[in-house]
Amino acid sequence: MASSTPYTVRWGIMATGWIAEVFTKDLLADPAIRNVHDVRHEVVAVSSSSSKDRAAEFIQKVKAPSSAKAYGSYHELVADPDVDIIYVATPHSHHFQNAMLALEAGKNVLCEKALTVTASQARKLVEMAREKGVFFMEAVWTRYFPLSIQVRKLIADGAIGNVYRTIADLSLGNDMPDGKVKFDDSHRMVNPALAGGALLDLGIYSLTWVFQTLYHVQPEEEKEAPTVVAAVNKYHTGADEATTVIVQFPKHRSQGIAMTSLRVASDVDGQSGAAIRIQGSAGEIQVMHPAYCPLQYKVIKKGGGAEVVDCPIPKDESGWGQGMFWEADECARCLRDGQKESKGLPWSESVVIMEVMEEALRQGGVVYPEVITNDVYDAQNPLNTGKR
Ligand SMILES: NC(=O)C1=CN([C@@H]2O[C@H](COP(=O)(O)OP(=O)(O)OC[C@H]3O[C@@H](n4cnc5c(N)ncnc54)[C@H](OP(=O)(O)O)[C@@H]3O)[C@@H](O)[C@H]2O)C=CC1
Ligand SMILES: O=C1OC[C@@H](O)[C@H](O)[C@H]1O
Repeated sequence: MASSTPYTVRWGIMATGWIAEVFTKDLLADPAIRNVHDVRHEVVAVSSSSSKDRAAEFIQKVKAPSSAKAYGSYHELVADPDVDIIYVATPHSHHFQNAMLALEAGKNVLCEKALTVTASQARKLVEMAREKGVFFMEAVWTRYFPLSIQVRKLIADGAIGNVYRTIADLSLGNDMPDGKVKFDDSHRMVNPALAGGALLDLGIYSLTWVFQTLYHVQPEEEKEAPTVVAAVNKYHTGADEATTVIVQFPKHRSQGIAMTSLRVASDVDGQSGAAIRIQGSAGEIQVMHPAYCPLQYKVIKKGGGAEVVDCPIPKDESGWGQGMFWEADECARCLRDGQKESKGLPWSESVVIMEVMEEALRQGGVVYPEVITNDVYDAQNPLNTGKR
């Protein structure tokens, strides 16, 4: 008989920026608001590479329990025996070194997207997770939205027949009249030193939809790595500002078109319709913008008939709730059940998506600095020590 006591996971938060705050507040939201009763989350430690004070301020700001420990280094966090799993919330440039630091210490890890800068780095993280026997997952929160799960099931159940093509766009319209985009050149969105660029930051969600619908749904033995053709416009910093990737899965005769741009918008007026079109032999599923946290989809049957389905994000009494809690629940269930990888985003799929992005950026001539592309782990690397 299932236990009525929820399984508790004790989280350690690595870094104190924007997404660390959003994710941690979601961790602290009552699971009952989303009708979850089998798992729960505690925030037991926060670390900042900037200072211990910054970590302490973060704990206060997110209203974590005052018992949560504040650390002024990532090293201290990974050494804390009270931490079950570490959420890595640094820029993508840092993910390889930071996730490796935690894995090497024997910690379970949820690492923000994009998982790494190169495919080789991703493979090495997977190898380390396997060697250490710990749980490891890329934090593509979209995959754990009830909407995504429903869409994957509709496809698997044949609701739109054979899926032959998916077109997905995530573009946030950051163009400025002076020819730049709205981010400073030093911002992680466009700064090559932080692995900036549209593809690794936003295009990964367009690819997520392509992969969820054309790859993930295939039986294991039929999954195939796609061929890749990319068009890339570079920003003056050297990062990509607009990238379109065409992937082809030859055995399945299916094609995916993943688009992203820092200049134009997927949904310029809030009424632009579908950002994602999943096209099958018997109909089409359309998913509305934004691709990272869509709230509505539409199933259109060939020959007539359409159903619109709303999937709102539950909020607590203060109005908080961003939908990141679902990926946290997935981590908790995997830990409880002894699973080292999530079925929603297996290691092999994160790696193949990294391979696609790496190839697209190679074709576009985007080159990131060696310090963030090398795949040699070093606990004392400045990306781990914060000595910038
Ligand atoms: N899932 C989602 O919806 C989202 C995911 N993300 C992903 O999360 C990651 C972080 O993004 P975001 O929170 O917006 O970034 P921020 O710049 O807001 O925060 C990053 C944090 O990383 C730490 N850090 C360590 N070294 C550096 C460095 N050299 N430069 C900047 N920060 C550094 C800092 O924390 P400290 O000083 O405390 O160590 C900093 O606050 C990215 O990989 C991004 O793709 C971002 C937004 C949304
Ligand atoms: O992951 C993300 O999703 C939301 C976007 O606003 C953000 O830039 C990106 O990092």
